[in-house]
Amino acid sequence: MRTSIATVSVSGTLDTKLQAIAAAGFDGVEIFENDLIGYAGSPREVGAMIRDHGLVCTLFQPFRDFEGMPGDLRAKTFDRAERKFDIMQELGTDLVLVCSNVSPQALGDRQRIIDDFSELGARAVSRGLRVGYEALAWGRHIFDHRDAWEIVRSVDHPAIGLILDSFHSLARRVPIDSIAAIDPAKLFIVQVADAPALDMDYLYWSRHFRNMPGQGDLPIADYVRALLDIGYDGPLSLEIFNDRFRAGSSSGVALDGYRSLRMVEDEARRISARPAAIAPRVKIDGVEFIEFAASESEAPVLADMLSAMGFTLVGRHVRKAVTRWRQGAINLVINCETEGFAHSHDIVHGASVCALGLRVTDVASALDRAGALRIARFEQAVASDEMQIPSVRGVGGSLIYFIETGTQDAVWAQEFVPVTDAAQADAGLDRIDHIAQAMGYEEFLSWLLYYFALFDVTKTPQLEIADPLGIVHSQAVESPDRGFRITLNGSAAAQTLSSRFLHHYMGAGVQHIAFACADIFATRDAMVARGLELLDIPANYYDDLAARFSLDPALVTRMAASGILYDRVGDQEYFQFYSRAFAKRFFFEFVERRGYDGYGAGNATIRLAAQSRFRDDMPG
Ligand SMILES: O=C(O)c1ccc(O)c(O)c1
Ligand SMILES: [Mg+2]
Repeated sequence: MRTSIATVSVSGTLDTKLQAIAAAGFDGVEIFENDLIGYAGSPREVGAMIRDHGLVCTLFQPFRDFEGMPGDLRAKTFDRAERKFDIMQELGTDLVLVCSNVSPQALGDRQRIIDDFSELGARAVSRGLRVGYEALAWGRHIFDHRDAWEIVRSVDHPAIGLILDSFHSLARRVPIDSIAAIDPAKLFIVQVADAPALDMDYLYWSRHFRNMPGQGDLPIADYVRALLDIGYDGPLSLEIFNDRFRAGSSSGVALDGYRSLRMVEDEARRISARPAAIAPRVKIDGVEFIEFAASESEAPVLADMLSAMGFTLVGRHVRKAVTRWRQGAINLVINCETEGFAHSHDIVHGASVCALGLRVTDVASALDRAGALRIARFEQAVASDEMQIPSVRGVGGSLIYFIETGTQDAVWAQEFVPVTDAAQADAGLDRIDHIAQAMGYEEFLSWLLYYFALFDVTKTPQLEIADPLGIVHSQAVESPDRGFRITLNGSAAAQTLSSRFLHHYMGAGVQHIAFACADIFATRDAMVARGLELLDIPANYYDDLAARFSLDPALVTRMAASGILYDRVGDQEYFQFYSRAFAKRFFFEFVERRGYDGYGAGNATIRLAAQSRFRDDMPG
């Protein structure tokens, strides 16, 4: 399907918007009237600029409060329409959007509305123009696309058609199957927008919280499926009003928009058993390794911390200053090279996670999908006998490596010389449970889309977690078997842990890694015995815990003595404890799941309060 986007969806002035939209790969652009009015160039110049960028102007919008105006307001409304038609001709577009009237003066009389559109159709056709009618969810009389379609059908004029907007339809829960009744020849354009499920006034919800398909909770793919089913072949045009996007990067938001359209069209084709548009979502079989970049001075400190956590040095890279640490099914890599990607990462951030290695079923297909979604590949020079493990860019410029499932042992064997001495007893860690990333509030939805569009994952609902100094938004993406779980964390408040991380770390990245074990008390004791420093949890927490869950007092006492946190849903239990942070940059979490599928969100507030004691400007 052809792609289009409304100028209101991205930040900047009209010229920078057009540039970002063209660079992202869109075929067309809707000119939002305010962007034109505020621009210091004539509509003719804007039209030329659009075409110079290789774009088509798909729509001029909106024309408000048109139909059903009483008395002499009616004549004025038609005069206004003629002025819009002048602008359209200068811009070089033949389509204008009339959104349903919200004026308290508007008459709801059907025949009047039909007559108004018949006259507008006659005026438009004489100038070679077309008019599309959109039902706003908060329209005074017309707020359901089925009613707008009935009016368009009754007007029965070649210059009068319908415009659908997924937000208005889906916010009001208008059944998607109602699209089947629409004649595709009279569906002039379709606008798409997703949104989080919020119980909110339609207008406020629409103007501030819309987001890209895949970032919200509306069934956009099924909506697009219904469009394919009626044979609609016009553009899919994003129209996103979102406070964060207005504050974000125009090129980043435009690229996300393009990505979201590619993803949603593909998904719609799959659910309707049509040939796929792009390679399928990447199935993740697990996290094969996590790689840390570290300088020569920080690497031994990190190695000591891993040792205290029960990891053993099991391999050294055949020629590089890279070591492999192992425990259970977990592989950690410390990269101390003094050139190349990891080194650059270390220079910017200090010792921290620079890459994730994921086992996937089909690497070629994964790279195809990443390419179709315009996710950047990464390659660096390797020696002639060294493997080039394919990778793409991820959060904060980090990398995601793809390793074909089944080849991982061969990769380790080829790249690493085993270290066999000095194996210590482990601390009972089995596997990576989840990886938490911190990111700017404005980029949160971008990374959510990145994971959701590229991988076979589902999203959990977004949570708001109270840090002592502000709210942190948190949401997880999870593979079906939970072998891959990432939590995304972003905060608009400057002093939350999440925001301090960004500032201190110079960008987005891995803030903590959680490892799973089968006996949390044994694991905790083993780590403490080896000198791992843990985060202290206040006694008040345990008093409250005992009251909330009516737990065995002996268990509560034991948890309190160990700094272990607890959560329960039904009879599913979760135990967790935390390390102190490494160089205030990242920390580790250790969890035992007894059937529990969440992240102990209620405990995050306690953890953030405990960690805030170690803020730079706080004593201790
Ligand atoms: O919020 C609005 O007014 C508005 C205007 C034009 C549209 O296409 C729309 O969906 C909403
Ligand atoms: Mg709209």
